[in-house]
Amino acid sequence: MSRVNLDDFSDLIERPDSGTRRDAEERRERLAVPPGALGRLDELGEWLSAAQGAVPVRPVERPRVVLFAGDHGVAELDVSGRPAGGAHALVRAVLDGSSPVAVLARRLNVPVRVVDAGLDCDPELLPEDVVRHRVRRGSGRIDIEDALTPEETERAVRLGMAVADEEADSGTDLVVLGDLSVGGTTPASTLIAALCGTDASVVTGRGGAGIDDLAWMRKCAAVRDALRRARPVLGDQLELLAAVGGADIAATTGFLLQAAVRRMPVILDGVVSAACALVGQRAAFRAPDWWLAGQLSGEPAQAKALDRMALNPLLDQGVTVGEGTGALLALPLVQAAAAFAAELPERPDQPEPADESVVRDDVRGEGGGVSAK
Ligand SMILES: O=C(O)c1ccc[n+]([C@@H]2O[C@H](COP(=O)([O-])O)[C@@H](O)[C@H]2O)c1
Ligand SMILES: Cc1cc2nc[nH]c2cc1C
Repeated sequence: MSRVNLDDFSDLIERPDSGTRRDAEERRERLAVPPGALGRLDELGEWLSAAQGAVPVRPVERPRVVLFAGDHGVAELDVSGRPAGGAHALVRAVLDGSSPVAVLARRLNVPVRVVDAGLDCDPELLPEDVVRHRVRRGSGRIDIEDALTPEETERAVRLGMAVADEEADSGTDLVVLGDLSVGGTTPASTLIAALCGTDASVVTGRGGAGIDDLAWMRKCAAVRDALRRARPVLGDQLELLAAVGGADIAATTGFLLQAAVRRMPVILDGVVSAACALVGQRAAFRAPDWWLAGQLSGEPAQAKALDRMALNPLLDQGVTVGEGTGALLALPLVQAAAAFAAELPERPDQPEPADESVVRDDVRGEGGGVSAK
């Protein structure tokens, strides 16, 4: 099997179709609803149109939540607020329908797929179709060691690519992307700080379970130490993912890049998907054109990464629970934008057709309709 080189994605990823985008804009200009009256939903509909290469835009009918799951060795440092190695419990709650994303997905009638990239639990605890892709049991403690070996990194990226291909092949028309982990915000913050050239204290947030000040300081120190390990490999995205990423993070990055190759639009969730997207942008600068930022979560690193990619989040709800929840909250907006763009009627032609009897009836108020008698 040939080696994965993330830089190859640069040639494989095209921009969404600019001609289609112009056609969509022209169609919008012909609608009876005045320009600007639909706010940002106009550009959202036009973006989707360009991604689909279709005017009028097609409804989003087969969306799917895709979640990559993993445990992170840094959680041993007590930087998470959740027990190290405990991400399988989060996965269980998604599968049994009791987690936030599961509740919302049920309401919106969107299927959820969970892929174990690197959980640290006995595989027997979870269904075979979830665990069968696992690359390794937990990722390394990035403050002192690599998260993954080069081979594991490549396997994880390929796993993500394969999942993107499966989704595209099975007709998924939009992916709501998320992650499930314990400790994942530490490598995500490290990747973002490394790629944006900032300090640990600038990117480090309170994570998923809301850590106290002492835990925040431990997390800052872990990001600082991991950043030292990241800097020498900044020029090579695979080495960077191996040094300070993780199995779920490498898989998510592979997924995002291959989704862009397959022209499948993706809504990003919080800081972890933003970090993977930023790595993806380094490999292929056009890739972010295929992504939407669902929600501003409040993690400082996420805001920084989205800014770098010029992605403007649709919502600002401060949801930090992860697991794709913030992205899924934004799906109805995307669906609304698509419905407006496709279903609102065009203005009647201006000027009025030269049917003088109709005009005169209207003037006399005898043409039916609503004119005053
Ligand atoms: O959406 C976010 O920005 C976000 C912020 C903090 C935490 N999370 C979620 O919380 C989990 C990891 O948090 P932590 O504190 O263990 O690193 C993982 O499942 C993330 O998706 C998500
Ligand atoms: C307008 C717009 C531009 C984008 N660029 C990348 N993702 C995007 C999403 C939207 C909605």
